[in-house]
Amino acid sequence: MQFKRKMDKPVSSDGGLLKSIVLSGLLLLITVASMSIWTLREDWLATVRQTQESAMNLALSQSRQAEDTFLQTELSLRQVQRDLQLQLATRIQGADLSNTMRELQRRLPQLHGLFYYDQDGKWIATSAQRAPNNINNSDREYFTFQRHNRRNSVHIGPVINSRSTGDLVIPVSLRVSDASGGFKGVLLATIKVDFFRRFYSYYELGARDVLVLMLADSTVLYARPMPDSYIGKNLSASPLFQEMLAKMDRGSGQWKSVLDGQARIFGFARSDRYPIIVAAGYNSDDLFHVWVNRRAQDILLSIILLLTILLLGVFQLRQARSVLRYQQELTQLRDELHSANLALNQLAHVDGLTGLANRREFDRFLHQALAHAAASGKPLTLIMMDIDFFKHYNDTYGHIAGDKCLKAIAEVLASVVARRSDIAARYGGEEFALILPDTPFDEGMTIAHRVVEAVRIRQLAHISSPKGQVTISAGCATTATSATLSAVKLLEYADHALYRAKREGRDDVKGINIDESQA
Ligand SMILES: Nc1nc2c(ncn2[C@@H]2O[C@H](COP(=O)(O)OP(=O)(O)OP(=O)(O)O)[C@@H](O)[C@H]2O)c(=O)[nH]1
Repeated sequence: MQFKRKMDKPVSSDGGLLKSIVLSGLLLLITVASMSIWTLREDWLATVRQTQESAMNLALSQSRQAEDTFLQTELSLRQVQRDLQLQLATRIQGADLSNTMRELQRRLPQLHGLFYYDQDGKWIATSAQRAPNNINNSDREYFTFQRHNRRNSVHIGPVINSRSTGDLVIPVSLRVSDASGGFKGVLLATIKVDFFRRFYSYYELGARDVLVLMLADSTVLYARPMPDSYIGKNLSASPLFQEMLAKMDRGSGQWKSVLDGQARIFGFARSDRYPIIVAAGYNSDDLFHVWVNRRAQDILLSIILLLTILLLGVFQLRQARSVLRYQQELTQLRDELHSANLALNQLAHVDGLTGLANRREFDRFLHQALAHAAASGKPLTLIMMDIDFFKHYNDTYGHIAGDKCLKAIAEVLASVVARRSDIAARYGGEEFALILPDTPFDEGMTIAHRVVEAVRIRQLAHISSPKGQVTISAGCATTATSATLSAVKLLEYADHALYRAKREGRDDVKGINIDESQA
């Protein structure tokens, strides 16, 4: 039985293969995860950009709306101012002025009232049905402002409580001067804060989104959806006033609102005409939650994709592990079979006790050597050897000692065989043989004598032998070059010579040169 090795080395790259599977799996995971994160991040940034744009547009439109509201109010004041300045030259007609004021108030829904206070703060005319008695408005901020403001410009003041109705109102005032520029009182229009409250409520903003109308000095006029306690707050610490408005009149950005500390995406716009600013802010957390809900499907798909890759990777790793284990088992099995094959081969050709060629190998080799000798015409010598009185040896020393003796003789034989073409074999029992191809008779005889002598020199004790030590006898036969000879015939010749050596005293060599004997 002969097994062929397909691979000489066992698989050594198991670790490398597993490592490369793990590495490529990790690489794939990282790539897919990075792409998903990058896509989501880009989407979020685009959402933030869009929100900033919406916030800015909302702030801009609200600043325009506020501008229109104040412009309409200013025009009303200017009309009354014109009438008043005509009357200053003659006599002020309070009742007429009040009628004009009522007419103007009727036309403008934002107006809470129109008033004229003389240089001492006394009520002279009003759009209200009745002027309250004993109220003086010279202590108001707008009054003081206009008293000292020689310019004919509209002044928008911080929110105040109306003394006539108790409403929250935004005062818009204009100075009244006589021909020489002397102070002749203040014209006042009050705008209802409720007007902005109602107007801002039309917009569908989130509960935490804000829309703030402010004076340029950062005082809050109205903040949706904050309670009224926020009106009048100073927001100068806000990044809007600290950084943004210093650089531009309109824009957007993200910061924490000074109003309530919430992070928002803001848009803002400053009016070109009036000292007012509008800021619209979308709550960052709310926006993020809305965005996450909208992107939930994409996020879920990305997670599923990552998990699938992970599972496939683990599955592939396990598959590779079991294939490698199977391959290792096969390699091990192959090696075991190879060893068994070698052992069987050994058993088939080698004698188990002495390690010399066995009888089967002897027969095969002898036939081969004879065929070679016949083909080449070169001589072939066969030496048959037998241990003398070996039965007695066994009887004296036992079979185990007998085996040891056989091994010792085999060693002697092996040491004598010098050429690779020669073979030493155990023919059977205590009989040995040497087959010496291309060896003429004389040379064969010399070798036979050398073997007999070598055994003698070993001086293996044998008290049952006449010589007191182990000796062997040998019979040497050399083929005839003139004719082909069978193995049996050659064996007979060698056996016969051995028999003669035994008969004539043992511890000796007898031989026959078949060429000569046939001549
Ligand atoms: N220990 C041992 N003895 C063996 C083995 N093979 C054969 N023998 C013994 O070798 C002995 C051969 O004896 P015989 O053929 O009578 O020859 P002999 O005693 O050597 O006498 P001569 O050959 O005439 O010198 C027998 O007693 C066998 O049992 C073996 O493998 N081991």
